[in-house]
Amino acid sequence: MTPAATEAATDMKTYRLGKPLVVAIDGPSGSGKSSVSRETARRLHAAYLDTGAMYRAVTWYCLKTGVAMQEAAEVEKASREVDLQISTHPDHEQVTVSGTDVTQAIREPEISSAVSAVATTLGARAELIRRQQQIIADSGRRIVAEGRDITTVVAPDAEVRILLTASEEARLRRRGLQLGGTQSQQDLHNQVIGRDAKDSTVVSFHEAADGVFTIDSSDLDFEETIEAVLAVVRRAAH
Ligand SMILES: Nc1ncnc2c1ncn2[C@@H]1O[C@H](COP(=O)(O)OP(=O)(O)O)[C@@H](O)[C@H]1O
Ligand SMILES: Nc1ccn([C@H]2C[C@H](O)[C@@H](COP(=O)(O)OP(=O)(O)O)O2)c(=O)n1
Repeated sequence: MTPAATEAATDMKTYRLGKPLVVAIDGPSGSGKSSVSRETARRLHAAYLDTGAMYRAVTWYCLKTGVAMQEAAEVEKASREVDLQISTHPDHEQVTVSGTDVTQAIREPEISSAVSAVATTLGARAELIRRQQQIIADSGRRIVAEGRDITTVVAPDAEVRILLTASEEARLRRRGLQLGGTQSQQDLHNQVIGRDAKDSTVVSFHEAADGVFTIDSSDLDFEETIEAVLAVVRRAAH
């Protein structure tokens, strides 16, 4: 950790512990939300919520139980009945559905291709937003939560609100590397740019809402991005 990042983390530990600190981070696919939010949570001694994993878990459940994904009422019903648990410890990534560990399964391309059907079903969104708000409350409001609508809908009252962006080229490159170079350019494009296009019909995550701080990570490495986030947190804490 660089001296600046250490300083920010120490600030947070010493005089902000016990006070509410919700850090809301939104952004498009591949911008670095999950990895940056998880590491930020570690450094702030905060919980971490990956809301995208919840949309993925509902998708897994729909595919597993044969829900007709084009039927909004069925998808909404599934989102209400699913027994979904998600770890909020930044060092323990675990998602279960009815006790089955789906942590890896929800990252499969089959889920990435189908997840927009859940994300664009407004009734399912309402149910997942309700659950996310409960998880944030249960954390004692010391949490880094990331997704597409956290700064605007799930936690518009968060102490820190950030839109994490990156150029299309950077996002495609990062996702390609993350998937080990196994995907064709066309598949990558569909998974990153195509999915964002579908999702942005119901939620806006390309432009920062009023009061939301934009961090463009296109030319920042991972550590520099964490430092940029911690700098915003530190400013908000003073
Ligand atoms: N600033 C950055 N510079 C380089 N690589 C990054 C940066 N931020 C994230 N990454 C990498 O990009 C990939 C995608 O990040 P991820 O957190 O999964 O994005 P998102 O959750 O927004 O889809 C990961 O392999 C991550 O380590
Ligand atoms: N708060 C959220 C979080 C995710 N979603 C949607 C958008 C995505 O298509 C899926 C999966 O999100 P996820 O963050 O895992 O997506 P990435 O693969 O990291 O780009 O869920 C959403 O609509 N609202």
